[in-house]
Amino acid sequence: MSELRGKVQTVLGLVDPDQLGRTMTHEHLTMSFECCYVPPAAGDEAAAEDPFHMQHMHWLQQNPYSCHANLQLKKDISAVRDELLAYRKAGGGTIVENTTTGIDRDMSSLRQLAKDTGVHIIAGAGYYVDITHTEATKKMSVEKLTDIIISEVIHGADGTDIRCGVIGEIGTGWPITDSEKKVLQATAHAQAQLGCPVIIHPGRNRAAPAEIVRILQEAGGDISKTVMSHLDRTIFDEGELLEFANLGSYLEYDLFGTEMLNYPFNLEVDMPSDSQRVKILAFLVKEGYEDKIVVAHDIHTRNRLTINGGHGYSHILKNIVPKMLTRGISQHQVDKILIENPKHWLTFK
Ligand SMILES: CC(=O)NCCS(=O)(=O)O
Repeated sequence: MSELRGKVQTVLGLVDPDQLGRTMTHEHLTMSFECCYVPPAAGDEAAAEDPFHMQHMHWLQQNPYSCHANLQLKKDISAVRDELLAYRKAGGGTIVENTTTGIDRDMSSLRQLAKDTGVHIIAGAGYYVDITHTEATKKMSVEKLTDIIISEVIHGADGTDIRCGVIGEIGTGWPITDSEKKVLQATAHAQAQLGCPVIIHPGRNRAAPAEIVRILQEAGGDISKTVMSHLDRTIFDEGELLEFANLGSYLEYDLFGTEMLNYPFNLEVDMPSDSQRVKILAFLVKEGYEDKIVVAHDIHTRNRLTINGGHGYSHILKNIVPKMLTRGISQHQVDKILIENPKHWLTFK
């Protein structure tokens, strides 16, 4: 698409890639995560009913998905606006907003937030995981899904004229369902036509990222312009990580700020701490992947906003970057991770 080539598409229109600055490649500003509610353990009902109090803060941090109110990030839009102003003050320039169909994407609010704060916001096209696909979506052909995704980028999404600048996060579980596979194939077809960036939410299994790359590649996708999200909770073995890295996608560590003992979506997973995440990044840099790393917080619940006692969208800039610099990652490499890599990924080919 010649009009898009060499540009980045934000909710306010096309911008030059050099304007983006420091970029979080995987956040949410307004969404609902009700699809992934996990009932609280017996005895925890009181905390779940009345979560935003000091005495329940630790419970909420450990059980963010067991409280209906906490899953409604869209209720805190005014706090998110304040957080974006703070993000700019902390040196942030751009946020990729990964909310897709199925988890309450709100294009008009994204445009308003961008206008109010000056932060570049890039919206996501496509579909979240199978449990959020409607019966109508499940019945669609790959061609129909491709047309819809392309239209969200070229004309605008959800009945607005506000255009998406990335496809994703495209949701997949494990095993990948038929409907998710069709969406992945449509994503690849749309990417082949548009030359656009793609971002994927893999299932919680170490085999998932490579299987997704295989499906995208077979359907003509461009893996060098694709981000694999959530590697923090997906691949743990260093050898397996290097094997995956070798396939050529961007490697995203995007759960910075999330530290929990029991990860309810897969109890076999030990969610890493932020220190462990920094250690993995240093390992990938040492192995030569500094041009492939991107980072974010993936804020998708209310407890992670500063107004509710959380770390907010500036945590990486304020706390993680200084730690990276003490763990063998140079300022030049930090700039690649925060500025150069997102810029190259987000620029239409
Ligand atoms: C919104 C979203 O998909 N978040 C991912 C949470 S997970 O626990 O890493 O799967």
